Amino acid sequence: MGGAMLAGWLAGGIAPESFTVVDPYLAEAPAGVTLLREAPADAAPFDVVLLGFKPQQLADSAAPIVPLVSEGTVLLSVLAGVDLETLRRLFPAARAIVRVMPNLAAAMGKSPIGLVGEGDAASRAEVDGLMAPLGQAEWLTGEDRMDLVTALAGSGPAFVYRMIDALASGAAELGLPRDQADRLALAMVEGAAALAAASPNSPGELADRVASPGGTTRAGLDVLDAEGRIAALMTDTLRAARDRSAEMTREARARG
Ligand SMILES: NC(=O)C1=CN([C@@H]2O[C@H](COP(=O)(O)OP(=O)(O)OC[C@H]3O[C@@H](n4cnc5c(N)ncnc54)[C@H](OP(=O)(O)O)[C@@H]3O)[C@@H](O)[C@H]2O)C=CC1
Ligand SMILES: O=C(O)[C@@H]1CCC=N1
Repeated sequence: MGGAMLAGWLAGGIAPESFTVVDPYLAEAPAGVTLLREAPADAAPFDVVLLGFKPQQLADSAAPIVPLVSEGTVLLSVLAGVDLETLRRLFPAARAIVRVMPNLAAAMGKSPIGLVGEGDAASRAEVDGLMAPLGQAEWLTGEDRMDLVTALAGSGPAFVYRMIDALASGAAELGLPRDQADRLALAMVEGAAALAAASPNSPGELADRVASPGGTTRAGLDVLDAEGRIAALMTDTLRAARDRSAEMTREARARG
């Protein structure tokens, strides 16, 4: 995820020389970006620090980063299920701490981004500026919404990929060559999403506009909608992801 954000920032025109990546294993960083195997022991604090490792690595990985976070530092965290209280306990000096929930489309400047955090208006404006090249950022009204936004904005692409795959699998099952089904399903979803993004109509309205009375689409929609199937499936999917995020938050707190 950190690599996707870096790609988005570089594509947005931020100078590669302004980034330092700390990663013990990464083979190569983009040209101009400093790559370190471990956090520098003697470096001055950074203006912005982004935590991008796995939540389970927090306890081990935080210690060497602490000296790089001072009263002038904005700390950003994409770690799912690690709350502000836990981050503040680990990084007491930070000027502001903001949880950021993007997805991999940040690399293309197309990510939805949930934001929640502490900090003054200037810090928030700074974070808004940093997020601008990555996609559409929205501040949440409370941290209690972050678990659900993690499910929707963070995990969401996987759910959509599963649906694209299921559409192609279904078409293959019904007789199309699989490679052709894959191409058509992907092109269809790409066009449908672009159209919906540009349309004044909601996706719900657009679905009805595609459906000619008595036609093929209505026949298909009737299957999706029977007994609220698609709505229940999506709600259950998001609930499971949201609840796992809440569980991870409890686990992270317990680890300290
Ligand atoms: N994947 C996604 O779509 C999203 C992920 N997130 C969050 O992003 C974070 C990373 O997830 P994801 O990108 O999937 O995981 P990855 O394993 O792909 O990325 C983790 C990165 O951290 C590096 N790393 C491992 N150990 C350390 C360490 N001790 N110090 C510094 N860096 C280290 C890894 O190196 P290496 O790869 O070389 O092992 C890797 O580059 C998680 O906290 C997740 O919750 C949030 C939103 C969406
Ligand atoms: O699966 C995960 O836990 C991370 C958070 C959101 C997307 N990937």
